[in-house]
Amino acid sequence: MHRWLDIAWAEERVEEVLTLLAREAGIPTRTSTGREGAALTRLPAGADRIGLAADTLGLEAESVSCTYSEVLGTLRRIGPGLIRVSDRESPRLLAVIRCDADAAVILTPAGSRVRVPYGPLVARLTAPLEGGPGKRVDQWLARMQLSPRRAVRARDHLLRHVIGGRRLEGLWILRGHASTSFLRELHHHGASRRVLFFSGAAIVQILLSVGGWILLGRGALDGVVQTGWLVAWVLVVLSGVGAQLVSSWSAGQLAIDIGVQLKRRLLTGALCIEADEIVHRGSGALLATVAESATVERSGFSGVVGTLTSAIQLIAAALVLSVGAGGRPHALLLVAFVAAIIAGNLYTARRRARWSAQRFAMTNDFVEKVIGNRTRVVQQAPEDWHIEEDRALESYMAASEHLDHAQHLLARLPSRAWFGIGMLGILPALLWGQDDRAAIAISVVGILQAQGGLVSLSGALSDLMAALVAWRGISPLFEAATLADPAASPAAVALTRSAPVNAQVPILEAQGLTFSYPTLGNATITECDLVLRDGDRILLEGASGSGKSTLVSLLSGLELPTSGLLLLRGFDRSTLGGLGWKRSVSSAPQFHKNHVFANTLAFNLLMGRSWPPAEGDLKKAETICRELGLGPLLDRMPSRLDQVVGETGWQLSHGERSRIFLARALLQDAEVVFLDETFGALDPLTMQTCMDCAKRHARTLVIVGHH
Ligand SMILES: Nc1ncnc2c1ncn2[C@@H]1O[C@H](COP(=O)(O)OP(=O)(O)OP(=O)(O)O)[C@@H](O)[C@H]1O
Repeated sequence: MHRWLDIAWAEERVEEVLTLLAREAGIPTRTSTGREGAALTRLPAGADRIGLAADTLGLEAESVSCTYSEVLGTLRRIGPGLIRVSDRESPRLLAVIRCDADAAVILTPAGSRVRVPYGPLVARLTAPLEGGPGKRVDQWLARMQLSPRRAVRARDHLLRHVIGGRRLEGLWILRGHASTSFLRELHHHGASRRVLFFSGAAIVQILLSVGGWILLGRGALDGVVQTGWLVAWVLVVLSGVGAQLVSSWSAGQLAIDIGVQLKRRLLTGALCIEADEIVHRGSGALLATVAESATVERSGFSGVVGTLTSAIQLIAAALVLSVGAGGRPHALLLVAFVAAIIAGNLYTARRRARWSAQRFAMTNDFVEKVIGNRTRVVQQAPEDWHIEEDRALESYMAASEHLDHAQHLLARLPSRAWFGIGMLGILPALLWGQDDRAAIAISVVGILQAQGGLVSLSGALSDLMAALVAWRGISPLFEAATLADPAASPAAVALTRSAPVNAQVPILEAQGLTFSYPTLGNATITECDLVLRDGDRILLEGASGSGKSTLVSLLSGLELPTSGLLLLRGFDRSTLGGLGWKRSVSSAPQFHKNHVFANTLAFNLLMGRSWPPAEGDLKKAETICRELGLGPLLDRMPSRLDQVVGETGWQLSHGERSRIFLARALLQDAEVVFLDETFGALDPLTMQTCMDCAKRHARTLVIVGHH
């Protein structure tokens, strides 16, 4: 048995471990500067050292947690990744290269690889969770005098029952950053291997199918059916079934891999879209985009796989035809049919694009109307509610019918026409040619193969075109992922997070800050100079529309200044990275720009912190809620912090919502907190309570109010 301390890495060496693991897994990294590396060793306790080290290297270390019952399943999907094995005093990390069926392969600090079976690894990780119940179960089992095997099973079952819900933290899955090349990421996940596997199996399947037809055809044309030939034919057909199973299985695996990577990329892209752009495009259009992503995933994959398979099938058929009775002209005829099918699909793709655009517009319109339904009910006569919708629907139905008709023709006509015309191609050989039955048999096999190929090509191309049209809709989301900002400098983040409280040192400093909205002619903020120091309590007042919220957006890192200098503890935004900046500055945007998500109250309060939440975070959330006067609300909610709130959940009043927004901002543990007209909906007494709470919990506080 290995000694854990010998095979685990000191946490200070996290950057080295991540680099080696990434190299083992073939994930590209960027080189960090010496300053960044040194800063990682100086991070304050509690800092997300692993996340920051991963950021530095351009990697993503996803922190995962699981319940006691899920430990084994979670471990199996860690590789490459990290597991924290020691207690908090001397944290150590196991560097997992990969997880095999029975053991995890670990990279040791000595550079060797060792296999650690899951049994001891799970026992080591779950030991801190077992505590008292674990000891009691052990004592009870000792009295039962069971055989060792049964005792292990009984222990496992009992503990799952008693402490199955306790959570284990300290596991990380390592992967390339979402902004890295999509194809490279797919290759890293073994997609190229699966493509080769799938294509190989498809080729074997087609060869076996051609072989089977030739065996059968020869026998039939010779008029002699020998048992040997029949047995050979049965064997060939059975092998073909095997090859088809292998090719379908690898295609299925490939579909899962691509789907996972695509969703991950789109999700990253969705989170990278600027808030203003979402407003500009409309939430309905974004909803339509999300719906369109399902078409890309479903049709894109079947389209590519189908096109590949039918291409292989058609090439094989063309080769067979060229050696058959019709010769090369017969093969050329097939090429002409393929060209006609491609042209037909390109033509329908244009119709599909128009049809798709109509659906996008309708979804956008529909969502806007759902959002504004209350206004419509009050302001519009009932008979006018659906006039425009009916018109749009009628036009959409007409476009759908045209598209369906074109697709139906494309799917049926070419393959049927091919069969007729293809058979005519061997007519001369049958009527006047030499009596070469084998050549005729080969041609018949080729015609049947080609017909199958043309049917699947029509279907596959139709899927492919559907996916391409849908792709045009979702590509902005896909591309937005490249804007993900992995480059927070840990040196800077470490310094901003660990700086001692010093009223002389500016936290935020702006010089000549200027900002213009692209849609407005004049600058909203012009040549603004500002210094915020530790412990400042500032009230920012101004007339409506004077630019207070815009200034807060700039200072809290939501907008980038058009010109001027903005520093957080001496670092600019590009050094700290967007995430690094937001770790230090939190804000509660104005009520109409803030949101209660349809999720639990805990989720709404602890957004921006690690999730699922740690026990301490939940306690702090409850304390702040009670300090803000939300205690009675919490007590009324049957599930307390786990109560689902939002549009479809527990309904909150205006004042309760604004206090949740305030609690959310205070719970970010940021150095500076901006509150933008947060107290507007509160009565004077509650407002005083909330103000006192904000002053207690925010190191530096800026409150925006009206004159
Ligand atoms: N996303 C945006 N795109 C374009 N213009 C904007 C945007 N947000 C605000 N503006 C414009 O910028 C100006 C300043 O707006 P801002 O919301 O910063 O003012 P404010 O002082 O916070 O106003 P109020 O006190 O009424 O909330 C306004 O004229 C507004 O129309």
